[in-house]
Formats: sequence, C-alpha cells, structure tokens
Amino acid sequence: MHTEENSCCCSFDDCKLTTEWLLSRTRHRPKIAIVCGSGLGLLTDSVSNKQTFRYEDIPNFPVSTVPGHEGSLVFGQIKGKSCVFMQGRFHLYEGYSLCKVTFPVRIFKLMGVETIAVTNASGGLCQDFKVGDIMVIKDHINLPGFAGQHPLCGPNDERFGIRFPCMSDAYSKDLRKLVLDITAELGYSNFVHEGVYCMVSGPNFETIAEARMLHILGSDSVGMSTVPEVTVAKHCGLRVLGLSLITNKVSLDYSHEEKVNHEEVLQISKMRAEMLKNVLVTFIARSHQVETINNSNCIYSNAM
Ligand SMILES: O=P(O)(O)O[C@H]1O[C@H](CO)[C@@H](O)[C@H]1O
Ligand code: HPA
Repeated sequence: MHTEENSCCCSFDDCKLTTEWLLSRTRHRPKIAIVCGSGLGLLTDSVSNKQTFRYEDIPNFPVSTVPGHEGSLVFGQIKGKSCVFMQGRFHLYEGYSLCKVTFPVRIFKLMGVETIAVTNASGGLCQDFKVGDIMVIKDHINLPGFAGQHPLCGPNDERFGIRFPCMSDAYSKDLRKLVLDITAELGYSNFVHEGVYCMVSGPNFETIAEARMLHILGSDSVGMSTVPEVTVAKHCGLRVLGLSLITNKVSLDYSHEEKVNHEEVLQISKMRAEMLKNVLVTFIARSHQVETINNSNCIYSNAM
C-alpha cells in the first residue's frame, strides 16, 4: 500500500526538477561522477574549467553538516573528460533519510552520468592493512540494510530501476581491474588491496566486540557511508568503482590503547588525498576503455 509514511521523500519529479535546474546552469555534461569521502575534497584540485554550486543553493539538495565535507558540487574537466565531483557527501547519522543521502546519485543518472567513483575514509579491520593504504572495494555488507534502513525501501519507481536488483556484482569487475592496473603503473601496489567494506550507521566508532564481529563476518574495513550510494547507483544501472582510504586501524583487542577520532581520520585523508587523486585522474582519463555499462536494472535510460 502506498502511504505517506512509506513513500520516498524524493520523487521522480523532485529529481527531474533538480536535474533540469543544474542542466540549465552548466554547459558541462559529465559522464563520470566522483563522491569525495571525509577529508578528500582535495580530489577536485586537478579539475579545470571548474563550475561550483553550493549544496544549499541547489533545489532539493541536502546540506553537509560534517567537518571535512565542504558541501559543493563541482563540475569541470580532467584530461579533457567532463566530470562532476560531490565535494562532501551525506550520511544517515546526520539525520537524513537514505533517500536524501542518495538523492545526488539519481540526479547524476538523469544528467547522463554512466560511471560513479565513490571514495571514503574507513577503519581497517584486515590485519594486513596499514594506515594510509587504499582498498579497492570488491563487495560490501549493508548492515543497516539488514535492519530495514535501506535506500530502496518503499514504493519502487521503475523509471529508475527494478524492484529486486542484483547486488552480487555491484562493483564493476572491469573498473576494479583498470584501477589495479593503474595503481601498479603508479608504483602503488604495495599499499593497494581489494576488500570488503562494511557500513555501520555511526556516528559512534565501533566497540571492540562490534569490531570483532564485523571482522568475523568477513569485513576488511568499516565506515559509515558508501553502501547506500552504491546500492542506488547499481539500481539505476551506473557502473561503480569504490575506493576506501584506510585512515585508522580498528581495535580488535582490549589491550589496544589507541583511540580513534574524526580529526585523525581527516588528517590521514588529507595526507593521502594526493595519492588517491593521482589514481582517479588516470582512472578518469582511461575509464572509457571499459565500455560495458551494466544497464540491466534500469528501465529509464539517461538524460532527459
Ligand atoms: O565515509 P566518509 O564520508 O568518508 O566518512 C567516514 O569518516 C567519518 C568518521 O570519521 C564517517 O562519516 C565515516 O563514514
Ligand atoms: N569506523 C567507522 N567509520 C570510520 C572509521 C572507523 O574506524 N574510520 C573512518 N570512518
């Protein structure tokens, strides 16, 4: 039954209005979108012909409330490729519904974006990971989703995608291979791994018992974002790349004295942003080499 409570707070018409607002104000027609994680706003440094919109000026957009998330949508070009960056993302713990958290992803789809690269800062659970390593996300665990906090709950709008999307291949194998090739060419292989990202709602960092549980469940890193955006991106047929920067080691041991905090997360992100930027710049220049677009879930195709 369609009721006010279970209907999505961002309708297709809301998405269309925001898309048209942006398309009428920029000449950029990006094929790639990049979501910048905590402290990773510097990823936009290499963008030329920049055009920036503050989130608060864009109709229907949420605003950023977390330090390290600037709150701007940046259009421009990298190596001649048109792209759009979210300099700052939205999180469940900020009080936004997952529909609002993922709203920009659907705007990108309607604008004609085909590939989305989602970045984040996360805590390393895999004992082989070191602070500052990059994890290419191979798969995820949607822990809030198990409890019904899922961006696709509620009536399904078939114009975006099907009711029961497949998630076993959410992270494009071809894009993962491309990024692993790029990191090898850049000489980064020693600190790049593939792994499984687990989303928790936050805002607190994990207890030791929780961290142990996530590790046993098969998580290599843990964070408070990314999964809703990736789920909605896969639902509407975008190709997805996920890159996680390991900003801290998560304690699995009661004797561990170090205490994680957001300032440390931001500090490590800023220190390693340059490296992540080098990867993304080459990725953007070469992602067209990977032609296959998985559009199997999407009925509504591309720009209006
Ligand atoms: O996932 P991003 O947005 O990179 O941010 C990560 O960093 C914050 C905690 O320091 C949390 O928001 C966590 O999700
Ligand atoms: N846990 C959850 N989210 C995070 C962490 C962490 O250790 N580090 C950065 N984001």
